[in-house]
Parts: sequence; structure tokens; C-alpha cells
Amino acid sequence: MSEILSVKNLVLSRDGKKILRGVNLEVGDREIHSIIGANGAGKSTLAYTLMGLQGYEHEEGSLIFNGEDISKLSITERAKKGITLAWQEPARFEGLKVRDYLAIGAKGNGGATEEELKEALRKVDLRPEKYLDREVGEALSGGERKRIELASIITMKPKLAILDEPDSGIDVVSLKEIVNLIQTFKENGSSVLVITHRKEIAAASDKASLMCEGVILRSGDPLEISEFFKNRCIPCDSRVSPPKAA
Ligand SMILES: Nc1ncnc2c1ncn2[C@@H]1O[C@H](COP(=O)(O)OP(=O)(O)OP(=O)(O)O)[C@@H](O)[C@H]1O
Repeated sequence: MSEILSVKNLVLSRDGKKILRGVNLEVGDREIHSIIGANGAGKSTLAYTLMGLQGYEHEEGSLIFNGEDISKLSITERAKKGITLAWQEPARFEGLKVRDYLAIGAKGNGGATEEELKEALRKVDLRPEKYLDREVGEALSGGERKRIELASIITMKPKLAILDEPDSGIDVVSLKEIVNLIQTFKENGSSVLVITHRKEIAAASDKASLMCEGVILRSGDPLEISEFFKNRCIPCDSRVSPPKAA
């Protein structure tokens, strides 16, 4: 499997605190790759750094996406190259209708027909006739906005979808739905990097990486990584050094 993303020795500080301390990560083309790790390990920070958010410019290391160094590219330029990030707390876009939000996402991908927009909403279990003309703002619940954000990944078909805890804000019954959606993204040709605390999502991945204290401790088989996390990391109270990889 060729790599869509290759991260080498990525170092980043925020407000003088080193948070990413030399991250190495490879994500394959059309691979579903889970990142698991304790609270505060640096998972969201890694996601923001990959997306290129302001204030998340890395100090050291390299970031190669689809064979190209994207280190100096802005968030918009990275989005144009085919990277998208779905936030833990989905964004509000007051005044922007769901249909326009979905259509904007689809633009870089040749646009979407009305039927494709409707189909994307159905896939996230929202009735198109009820939602297409509503605003992606305060009037929608966090869960509804989350579903709409996931629907936008269907219409967008990005090369790399980064999902930061896609199950947050959606009830547990829907975990299976999320797993199905992640599979849909892959079938659409996307690679998926998913930050998750759920073993069901890790289990549905092709590969997993364990993050601890700002580094990737190990990468490999998702079940093996989940077990390592459960047995070695959850009992570990280290805040200064990761457990030695066995
Ligand atoms: N601006 C900042 N200044 C200082 N420390 C920060 C800043 N932003 C984040 N941190 C710290 O960086 C560490 C990593 O945070 P991050 O949100 O990336 O962790 P995470 O692995 O995503 O955690 P969670 O699973 O709880 O979402 C945390 O200890 C956090 O407190």
C-alpha cells in the first residue's frame, strides 16, 4: 500500500509547552488508520497540525502528503490538496444552509447533484426534506451538525479525512453507523485518520497507532494496539515518560 501521508519527527509547541515531541506516522492510501491514546496525549494537536490550523505550525520534522511537502501550506491550500478535518465539536455556520454547506464541500470534486446531496444526508440518517434548507447554526443540535459534517465528507470525497472523535456528540447506539460511514469514506477513495477512544472504531481500522506523551509509541494491528493500550497505558500514570514498548 503506498503512503498518502508521511509524518517524520514532527515537533510542535503551544505557549512554550512542547506537545508533539517527534511524531512519526505513515498513513496508507485508502487506509483506515486509528489513533488511540490517553487524554492529553496530543491527538487533537496532531490533527490540527496536519490540517495546518493557525498556531499549529511545527518547528521540526516533515509533513509529506501525496508525495508533496505541505509544511508551508495554509489550511485552505491543504484543503484544496484534499485534506479535511471533522472537528470534535462540529462548527456552526450561521446563515449557511445545509445544501450550500454540502455543495461547497463537493466543489473541489466536480460538484454534486441535488440527488447526491440528498443521498449524503440519508447516509447519515437525516431526512433531506427536513434538513436541506436549514442553517448549519444554532438551530441544529451538536449531533445534527456532526451528522451534517460527516455527510459533507461523503460529498467532498477528500483524499484524507481526519476525524477527531467522530462519535462524540452522537449517542452510543450510532457507533455502528459511524463505522459504516468510515467504510463508505474508504469506498469513496478516501484515506481516513480517525482519533478515537472506541475499540469498535479501532477494530474496524486497517491499522492503528498509539499516541503517548506527544509521540507515536507503536503502530500496527488495531487489536494488538488496543490491547496494549488497555493493558499498559490505562494503568500507567506516567506524565513524563511513555511505558517501554514491549
Ligand atoms: N495552548 C496550549 N498551551 C499549553 N498546553 C496546551 C495547549 N493546547 C493544548 N495543550 C496541552 O497539550 C496536551 C495535548 O492536548 P490534546 O488536546 O492534543 O490531547 P488529546 O490527546 O487530543 O486529548 P483528549 O483525548 O482529551 O482529546 C494537553 O496536555 C493539553 O493540555
